[in-house]
Amino acid sequence: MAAPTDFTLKPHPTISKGEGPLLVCVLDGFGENKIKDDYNAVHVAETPCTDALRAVPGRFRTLKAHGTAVGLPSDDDMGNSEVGHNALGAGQLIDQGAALVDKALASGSIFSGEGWQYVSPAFGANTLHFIGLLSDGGVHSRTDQLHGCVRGAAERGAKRIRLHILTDGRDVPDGSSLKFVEELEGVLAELQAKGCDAKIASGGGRMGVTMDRYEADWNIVKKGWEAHVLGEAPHYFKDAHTAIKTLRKDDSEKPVSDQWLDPFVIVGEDNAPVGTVQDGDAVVIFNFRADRVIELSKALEYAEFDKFDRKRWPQTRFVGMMQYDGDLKLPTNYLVPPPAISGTSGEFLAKNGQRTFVCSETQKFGHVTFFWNGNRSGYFDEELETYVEIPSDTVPFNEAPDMKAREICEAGKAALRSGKYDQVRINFANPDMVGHTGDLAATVHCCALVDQCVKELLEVVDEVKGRFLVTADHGNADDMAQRDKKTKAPLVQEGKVVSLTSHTLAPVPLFIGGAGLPADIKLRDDLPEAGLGNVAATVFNLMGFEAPSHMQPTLLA
Ligand SMILES: O=C(O)[C@H](O)COP(=O)(O)O
Ligand SMILES: [Mn+2]
Ligand SMILES: [Mn+2]
Repeated sequence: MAAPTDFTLKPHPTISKGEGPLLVCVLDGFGENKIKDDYNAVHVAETPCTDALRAVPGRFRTLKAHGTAVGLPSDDDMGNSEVGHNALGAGQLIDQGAALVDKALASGSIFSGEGWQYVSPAFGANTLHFIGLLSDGGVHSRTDQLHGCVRGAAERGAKRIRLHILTDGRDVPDGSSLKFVEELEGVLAELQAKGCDAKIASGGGRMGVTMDRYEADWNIVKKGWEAHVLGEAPHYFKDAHTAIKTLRKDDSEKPVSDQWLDPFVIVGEDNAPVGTVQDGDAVVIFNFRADRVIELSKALEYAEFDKFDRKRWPQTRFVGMMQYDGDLKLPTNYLVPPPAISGTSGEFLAKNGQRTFVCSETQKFGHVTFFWNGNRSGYFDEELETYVEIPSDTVPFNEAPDMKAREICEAGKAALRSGKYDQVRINFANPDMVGHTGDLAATVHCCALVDQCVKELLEVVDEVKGRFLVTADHGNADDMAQRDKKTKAPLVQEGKVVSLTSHTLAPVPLFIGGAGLPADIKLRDDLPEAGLGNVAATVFNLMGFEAPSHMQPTLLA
């Protein structure tokens, strides 16, 4: 889409601006799943508030939040926070990172672009490193894309390739990391047979190694740096298969999840690391999604860097699969140009003098700011926007499933009452972050808490004669069990239901209302296929404006 040039918002012909503000509330990972059994934590939890909202005629519906409806390559792709918040904030269908990389690989353009030209001088005498999440989850990366890049590099003259792999178990079933390692080893064997020296060099579980986000804990990145770049880790193995088998402790009482494997380094017969990063090497981060690789990108690229002691900062030819931050222009070099997202709702609001309050905790802070604003960091207009980040805990979230929901709720209530804002936008992280742990009881607990927080917020919305729009970005807590593909019955192994840690394909709820919303305003019933991209136009209408014409249609009748 061409960037809009006219940012003037027209008043809506029939819906006037309310007396109070509009609350926009995202319940992260709170899907509306058809399967309503004991493993649907949203269903099991005591949720009197959202239950009551579901029963209001004309003010509840579901929205598509996965697959092509949110710009992902296929309808088998579950939604995720990045694409969800992009769509919610931009009101447009955006071809997302995964789809862009697929296209660049299919056409071969990835191998002729500037990013590739930047890394290829290292192919002859130096090493080409790939660092990223090894799974087919399709949220941050995909193994087929990695295989395509590795094969493409070998065909184009890379003599020595090293892989630094983060194990998943979060966007894919726990325990699947071994399968992805085996597949990768297969590809590497193929290359070795053709004379390319290709090996796995280091790794670790994504939640403790390398893939921190929003600067929640730089120590995670430090551990990754030490393993991938310096070749230092608490564990050394001769091969990745043994590393994962050993670190998972599958036979023990409490096996370790793929998400939390310790960092490890692969060593050769001489016990020296097989693939530290050296001056002159090329480094490719193969994740297409930004949030969890921005910190590593800074460590690789920035001369001035004080987040941890790098000990050694090799001068590399470093590229990202994408440019992860368009404002920071980070990294400078990348393989696939990112989606162009302009004319987002945040920009329109700021350019029309609307005051916004945005709040979440660290784990989702960038979701309601950076992703919401079309992968743009910072403010559109600092005078008009207030962004509040509440620091997240750094423990596994099932151990403290309340997370910062209470604090976010209080901040939201205060902002609604303050009279200082036209839109109050918040995100509750719990159903998603606790859902990813696979801990059913903790997830049920936090769904009830979030429902209670929504109840309190809506009471304040009524008190200030405001309006609300409550929705979610994708499913997660709504299914905590892996299931038989045909019967949908939970899978049982060794007498226990196998937990599901990933997002789901479920649609999400959309609730509107508030004492300030005229009784005749209802949701339309002629857009059964509507998705997250339809929310922004709805938000403009609820704030008394006509939606910009480049946005997906409003959901109001
Ligand atoms: O990064 C993560 O935590 C998961 O891969 C995806 O979760 P999110 O899309 O909800 O952030
Ligand atoms: Mn999310
Ligand atoms: Mn998630």
